[in-house]
Amino acid sequence: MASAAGEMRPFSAVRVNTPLAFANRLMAAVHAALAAAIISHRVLRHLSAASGGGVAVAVAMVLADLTLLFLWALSQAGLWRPVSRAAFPERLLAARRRSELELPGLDVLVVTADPDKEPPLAVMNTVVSAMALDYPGGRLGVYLSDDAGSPLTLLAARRAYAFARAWVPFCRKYSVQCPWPERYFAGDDDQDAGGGDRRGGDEAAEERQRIKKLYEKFKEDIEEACRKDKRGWTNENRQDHDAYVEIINASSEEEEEEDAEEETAMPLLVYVSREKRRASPHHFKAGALNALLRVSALVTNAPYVLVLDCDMSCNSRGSALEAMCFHLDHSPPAPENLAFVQFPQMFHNLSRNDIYTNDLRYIFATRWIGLDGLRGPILSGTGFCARRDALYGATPPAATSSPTEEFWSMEAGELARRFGHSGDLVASVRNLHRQQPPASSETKSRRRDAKLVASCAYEAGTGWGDESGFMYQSVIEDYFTGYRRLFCRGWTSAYCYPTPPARPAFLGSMPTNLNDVLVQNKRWMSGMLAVGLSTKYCPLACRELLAASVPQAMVIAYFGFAALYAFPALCYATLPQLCFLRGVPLFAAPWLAAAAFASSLLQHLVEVSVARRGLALRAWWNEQRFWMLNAVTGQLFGCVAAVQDMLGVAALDFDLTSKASDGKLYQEGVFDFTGCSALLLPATTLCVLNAVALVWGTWRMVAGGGRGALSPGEMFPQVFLLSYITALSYPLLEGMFLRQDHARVPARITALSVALAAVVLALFG
Ligand SMILES: O=c1ccn([C@@H]2O[C@H](COP(=O)(O)OP(=O)(O)O[C@H]3O[C@H](CO)[C@@H](O)[C@H](O)[C@H]3O)[C@@H](O)[C@H]2O)c(=O)[nH]1
Ligand SMILES: [Mn+2]
Repeated sequence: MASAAGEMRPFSAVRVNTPLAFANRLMAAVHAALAAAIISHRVLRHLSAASGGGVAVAVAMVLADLTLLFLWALSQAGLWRPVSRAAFPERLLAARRRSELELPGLDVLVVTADPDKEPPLAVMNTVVSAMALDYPGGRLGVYLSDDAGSPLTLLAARRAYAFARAWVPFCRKYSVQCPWPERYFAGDDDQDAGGGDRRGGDEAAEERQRIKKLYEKFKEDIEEACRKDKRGWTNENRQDHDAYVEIINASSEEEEEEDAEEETAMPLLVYVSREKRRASPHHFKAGALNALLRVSALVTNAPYVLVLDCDMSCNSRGSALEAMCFHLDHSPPAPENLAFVQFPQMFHNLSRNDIYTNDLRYIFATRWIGLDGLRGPILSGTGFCARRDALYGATPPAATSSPTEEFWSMEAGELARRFGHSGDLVASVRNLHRQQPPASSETKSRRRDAKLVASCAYEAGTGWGDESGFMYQSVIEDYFTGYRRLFCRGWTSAYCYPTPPARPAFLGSMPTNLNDVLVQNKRWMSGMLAVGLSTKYCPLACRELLAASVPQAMVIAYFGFAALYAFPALCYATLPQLCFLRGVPLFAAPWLAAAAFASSLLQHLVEVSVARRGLALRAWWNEQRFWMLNAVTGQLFGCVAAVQDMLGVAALDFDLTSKASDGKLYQEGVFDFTGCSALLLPATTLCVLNAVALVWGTWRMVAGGGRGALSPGEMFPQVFLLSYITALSYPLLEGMFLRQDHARVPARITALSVALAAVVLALFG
């Protein structure tokens, strides 16, 4: 193959976006100069002139500005070298037809944890969509981990397999583009019908009708089972149950298709529910994925795995082949030491006016593109296709002769220590890169070990979660595993970002009420801050990472510290307000402050507009607003949780997001405060404080009743800042005082906020 590789046309291409890189660097230089001027001005003038309480305020403001500057500087590295990539699956397939290469096996790992929050029908849509990927069926295995161990999910998985027996051949025969049945039948097949892709005319239409009926039956069955299941499987059961593994294809009545053609065979579907005991830590999603890695190693042992959250369905059948274009490309400019191909997280339930900035533009449409020009985007939990050996903890082939060698030549004792005492599992690790699938007799014996490797006790004393597999030290297993396991060891990644009108490869769902969004952010922020602040894992102190790429280390560190925005946000939400009430100016160089503010707004507007391919004022405003809100809620509580975790007071938890709400208000662009808890309290309190300070302080200033006899000119920056914050926080004010509907801010939160703001005003105002 090595000799053939030279003649093959590359399967992928990469292009640096030079004009954008130039513009980004220019804006960064301007902003850095302004920020430096403003901070030095504050230090020289303000700090030296202040006395008493003024010193504390000035010091706090300087620290706030320094924190902002620090985070901003880290984040700039992710704009340094934006690139775009393209994959050419037709070239890959042509090379395969010429027998120049073989497609490696691919195991799709899907995780679900709770049939109430993650409706089984949606989970099964994900499973079925993965089975329908455009990939030789004999080389594709789909593994579903059910952390609830729910009989309902198992039943649904069996039904899903039965439906897939019709759906998969249909997709193959008519080259359907959307492998996700619910979406296909909801009208996303228009492209197929209109684009001439659909062959066979009437026959196709008839076939489609037939499959649609099957789908409706499947859907009804599952919905019916869900209704019946209410209270059947208790929370107790979910947290305490045996391991169970079922290879769904083999258990069905019909004969096993061992001899079917590799191309046309049905992909394997395996249901795995790892053992759960109250006393054993289960390590959330990372634990589930590691169990799937082990079970799949025993059954198909594909050298590549595609990881999907249960709510992230395949939206394009082409993605598996696209990922392989990068993995199998050995001619430049293919990335070297590639551990995984990351697809962006995109979502099917976004509203046009995305008030919670659920599109995650900052990450997937901006920073990942920039990181791709360095050493690749950070592992993002779902929608990535990774080398199994890299996840197992191998070093890239550049360092050893080849990853296969590394495990091949490892002593049996060492392998057992790392991977546990299943002899079959150890053998599977050794044989990872021997392309031949195991003999069927061998496979049968291996399957027997499946329950063993899915048990609680299996990992005890092994390297799982530390030296091998997804890492356990952080609840944000994706970020941490990508950084420690892969980038630190010299692996890289590539970003497969579709440029419209290409179909998004995967589409997930985002929470649609404010509380869920904030809880999710709190989890991300606390998990990443715990990594940032840890003495052992801080990305800025990781020598291997710094040696490989300082800018990459900066972006990884940015996410590790992003929760710290809470501190400057708290300063800016209290000090200018209280000082304004007292008639104390905080921005002694108004023009400088205005210029720095304008430059930061402009930089943000450019980022959003580049990502959206056009002036995007509304998205910009939504991001400004949500950023401010999140800083004093998700990020603030993220800091608190991370500190509690560090002190050992309370361990970080993985609060599952609910995928079951309809999100009607979110779709209408109205804030949904239902279920908002104390998490929202700092935001509502600060917003009351700010509004009161603005009104009262202005009145004092205009009426001349202020204690400081200052000109409005000196106070102008503060008046502007307070007005800007009031405008941004309008939905909160409205939710507290103007709205009457059931989704307004809960009355007790409003009352508490007013009381707290009054106390602060009484003490310091
Ligand atoms: O104990 C657990 C907890 C979660 N999950 C699964 O993990 C996935 C992600 O959970 P979700 O509640 O949807 O979290 P999100 O915040 O939407 O997930 C984002 O953030 C996670 C890290 O916090 C990443 O792992 C995800 O890939 C990323 O999409 C879901 O499929 C869950 O079923 C488990 O299997 N077991
Ligand atoms: Mn999710």
